[in-house]
Amino acid sequence: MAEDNNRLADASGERIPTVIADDVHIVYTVNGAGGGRGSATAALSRIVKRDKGESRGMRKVHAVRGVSFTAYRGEAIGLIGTNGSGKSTLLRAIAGLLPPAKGRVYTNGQPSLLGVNAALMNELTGERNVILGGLAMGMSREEIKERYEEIVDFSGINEKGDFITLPMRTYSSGMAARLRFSIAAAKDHDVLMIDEALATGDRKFQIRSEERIRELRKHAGTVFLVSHSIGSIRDTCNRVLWLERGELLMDGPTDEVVKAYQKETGR
Ligand SMILES: Nc1ncnc2c1ncn2[C@@H]1O[C@H](COP(=O)(O)OP(=O)(O)OP(=O)(O)O)[C@@H](O)[C@H]1O
Repeated sequence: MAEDNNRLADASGERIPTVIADDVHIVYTVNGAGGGRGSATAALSRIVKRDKGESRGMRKVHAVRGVSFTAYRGEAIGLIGTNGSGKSTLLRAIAGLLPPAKGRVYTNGQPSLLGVNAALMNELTGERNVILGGLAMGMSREEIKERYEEIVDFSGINEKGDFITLPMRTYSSGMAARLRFSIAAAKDHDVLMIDEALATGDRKFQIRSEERIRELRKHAGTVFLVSHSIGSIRDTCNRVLWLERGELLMDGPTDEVVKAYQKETGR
């Protein structure tokens, strides 16, 4: 199925890989997890474990299990799956934020992760954040100056008044998410990863964002989108990876995978 799908990747016919995931496993180590019961045997076994170098209450969560795929330039890839299936974890691994316990992630170009929690400075105004965000993405001051109006217009922050000159902490969560998306979308990315960002804006903003994702694809980047909104996935992605319990259940053209997912989950 992956082979069929790869044909869709690039209109020019040249398929350039941007991300290769090779048998990726991600394991979280959770400190302070509840141990066993309070019986003497459980306590003894905990002491024995500690002697082996494992501390009390430490547990491992195997969040991504042996995921392999190759992403190409010009693709927009949706990640779907039920809650806790490993979508955000996989995205963070592609971004290089989580080291695989086993396997490798190879990326061609700089991956940028745009999550609803992407860091902007709450005490600073929206205006300052546009500048700092642009600089953090490697844009020059000139480029930022040129794109400034466009970023603010895209975000729609100023539609109801002069909010861009107020501190970010005064924004609603939807407004803040829109500004984050607008800043990130101002640059053409090699690999752009979006985690649920579209779900926070209103419908009008979602449509604008989806349009921008299609444009980013045209500029030869690869976009990954994690979303529970099948509508957004359908409108933006040409390929979908379906994860369940950390495993890649299906990888293929959007229609095919979404159909199977809906059949399975009844959504
Ligand atoms: N920081 C963390 N520490 C420990 N376990 C974690 C951590 N983050 C996620 N997990 C676990 O990893 C598994 C996958 O979580 P992940 O957030 O990747 O799923 P998801 O598919 O993005 O879920 P959702 O759709 O609910 O956002 C879950 O079992 C979760 O409990």
